[in-house]
Amino acid sequence: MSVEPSDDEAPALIQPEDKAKVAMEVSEEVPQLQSVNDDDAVPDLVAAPSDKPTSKVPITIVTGYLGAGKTTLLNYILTEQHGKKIAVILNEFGDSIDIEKQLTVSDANATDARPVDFVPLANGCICCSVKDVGVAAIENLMEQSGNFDYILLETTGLADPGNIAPLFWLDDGLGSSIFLDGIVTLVDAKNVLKSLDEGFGDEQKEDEKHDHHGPLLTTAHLQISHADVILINKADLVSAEELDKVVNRIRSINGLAKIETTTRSQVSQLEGLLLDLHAYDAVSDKDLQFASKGHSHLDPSISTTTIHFPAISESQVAQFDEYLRTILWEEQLPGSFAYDPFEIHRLKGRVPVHGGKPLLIQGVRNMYETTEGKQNDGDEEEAKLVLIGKGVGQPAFRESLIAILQAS
Ligand SMILES: Nc1nc2c(ncn2[C@@H]2O[C@H](COP(=O)(O)OP(=O)(O)OP(=O)(O)O)[C@@H](O)[C@H]2O)c(=O)[nH]1
Repeated sequence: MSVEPSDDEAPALIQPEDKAKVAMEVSEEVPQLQSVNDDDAVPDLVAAPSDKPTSKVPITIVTGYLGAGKTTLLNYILTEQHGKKIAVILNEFGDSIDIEKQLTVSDANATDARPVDFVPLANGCICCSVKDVGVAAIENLMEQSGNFDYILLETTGLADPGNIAPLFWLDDGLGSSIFLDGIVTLVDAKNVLKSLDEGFGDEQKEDEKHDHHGPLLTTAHLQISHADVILINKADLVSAEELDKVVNRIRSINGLAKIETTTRSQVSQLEGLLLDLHAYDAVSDKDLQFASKGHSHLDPSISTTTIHFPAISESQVAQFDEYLRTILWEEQLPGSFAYDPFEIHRLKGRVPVHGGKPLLIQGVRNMYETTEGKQNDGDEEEAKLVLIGKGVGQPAFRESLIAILQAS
């Protein structure tokens, strides 16, 4: 959606009607995070589940390139009867309110009548527009408007979700009442391949197609690589073969995300696909299985790779954590291995520890968190670390990991 943001005026979005009064206690566990900024102290290696705060409101970030169908999706969610009281926050810029008029329940008179930030919607949801996407700004708005079960944040078409996600993920330490539930990216089936190829199109000069880190990343790459769910929308505008090609290319970039093809953003389900994804909760083996199946060579700049290695011992946990810190915080591989520069956007892992509980790892850019999973009955033998990013397919990633583990 595009609307000129205004400090004292609500966007003319939607006709307020009878508000449903739905209250749902959200009880969620958000683990302690480790950040590159915490240089003073090396944080605890593993967050104890019992330390986790509860009663936080989940936030789903909805992203997608210009015209991919974000407004259409939000419109769909807001008019469905899902029994949740959702606050929709538009992080907008731009000079056109035209797109807002596409909202099926819009009311052109609402702006004049109500100089407030939020516009109440028919099914108990509210809508507002903010320039500042910071956690404080959102919490402030939430305080003004009462309690909500859920927040949907629609970013601008040009946003890099990798910059926004850590605001909500890292915010645990700031006493936030919000937690990141997932990132949903919409892509336009008709145009996405062109968007992905913009960084290295035929019309560009050779030196414009690369920086010193290799092929350029486009906004489309960033939005796909950070996604937990990818909706390939406008399926009606392409043939079955074209759609297959799009799915394969996207799967090769992000082997972890759930992918669904849609027309007019009509998703098969809201729960588990858009709402209550729990994408930053515990990592299950099933979550990682997908990643091993992609054709990771299809995109020249970003890929998903899975490092398989043997379960570790208790005494190797510290080395494993050092490996994570080195690749994520220093953007280097430990040891003396030859490799090209790399950039990690997303990381998930499950590492069984002999005689202990498996380590579950989640990472976004240079932030990561490690929690303990439930101990399996048998002794699990294989560990998996899935990386999404630029240059992550280099064999040195595994070699370096094995070397650091063996040194302990
Ligand atoms: N043919 C077709 N058109 C669609 C589909 N989904 C959305 N549209 C149309 O595509 C246009 C853009 O959709 P929006 O939902 O406004 O896209 P957006 O991502 O919010 O756009 P921005 O706010 O500009 O970034 C609108 O005219 C929609 O009606 C679809 O599945 N098929």
